[in-house]
Amino acid sequence: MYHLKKFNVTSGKYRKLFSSVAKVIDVSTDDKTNITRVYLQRPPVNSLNSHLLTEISYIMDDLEKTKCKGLVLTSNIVNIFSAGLDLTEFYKTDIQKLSNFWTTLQNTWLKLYTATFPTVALINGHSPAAGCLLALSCDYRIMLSPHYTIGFNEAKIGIPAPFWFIEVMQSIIGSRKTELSVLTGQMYKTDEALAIGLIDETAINLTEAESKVNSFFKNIIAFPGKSRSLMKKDCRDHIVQKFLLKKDEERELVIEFIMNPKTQKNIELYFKALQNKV
Ligand SMILES: CC/C=C\C/C=C\CCC/C=C/CC(=O)SCCNC(=O)CCNC(=O)[C@H](O)C(C)(C)COP(=O)(O)OP(=O)(O)OC[C@H]1O[C@@H](n2cnc3c(N)ncnc32)[C@H](O)[C@@H]1OP(=O)(O)O
Repeated sequence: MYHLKKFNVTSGKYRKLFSSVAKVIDVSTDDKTNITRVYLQRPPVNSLNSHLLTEISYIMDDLEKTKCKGLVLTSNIVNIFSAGLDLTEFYKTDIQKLSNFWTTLQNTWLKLYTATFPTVALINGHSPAAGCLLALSCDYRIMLSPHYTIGFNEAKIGIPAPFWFIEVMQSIIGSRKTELSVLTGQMYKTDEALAIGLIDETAINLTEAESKVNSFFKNIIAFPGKSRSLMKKDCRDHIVQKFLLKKDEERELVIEFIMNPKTQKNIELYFKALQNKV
């Protein structure tokens, strides 16, 4: 259950806006700029389960209502931005739970991708699969170097990345690079991600990253009217419209694929490999 609390618990730069019972997210807003920082903090690896996705979804609703001037999406978990979808949502589940989970993912993604305010991903850790999607769905990406990785690794698990994951990546790095990337399940180090355009800037530490985040907002914050958000809509609308058209059909395909015993076996093996890695 998510609660919106507008209280000034901090006397410093940021005021706390939101709190949630499980605290899988921390949110703070700069009083002067009305730019909000959203910190994912679901141990151990910020994997996206129904609860975390629902929290993100509520926050997106609230930020739209409160006329937010900008969102910085980042992580409070050391070395991890997000490990992508929580694979336990796929494993030994039932059709209704899976259907609810997928619908939550679809709706939450749509809110992030179509946010009317500017969004920046400050990628301060590994970002595979849906973690990468979260970052790609923001307007701008700044990633800490050199140790972290980002990309769509779904091929390695034996589950295809959905078409809208692929189309978002295509819109950023182009068709050929996307095809190479998803078919090989490639994870890119920070500098490689920069070289192919998957991210926009790198930073050697958090201080430099924050300074780059501030420069990004400084450049655009004074733009008059709604022209920026109208153009963002135009840039993304072809993906959004296709997504809306195929959303229900896709959910059924996902359920069929995930519930298949062969897929269940692949997920089980992948989990074991994760747990046994040296
Ligand atoms: C029409 C279409 C038809 C069909 C399509 C069907 C389905 C579509 C769905 C496809 C979309 C998928 C998107 C996804 O996001 S899938 C998830 C992919 N994510 C991963 O592969 C990440 C795997 N994790 C890692 O690589 C590492 O954990 C990571 C680099 C993030 C962190 O490494 P670190 O060494 O710091 O931690 P670990 O020891 O590996 O992990 C700690 C514990 O966390 C568990 N873990 C890790 N990732 C996940 C996860 N994604 N879900 C659940 N649990 C996860 C890991 O097992 C460890 O657990 P314990 O051993 O401590 O119990």
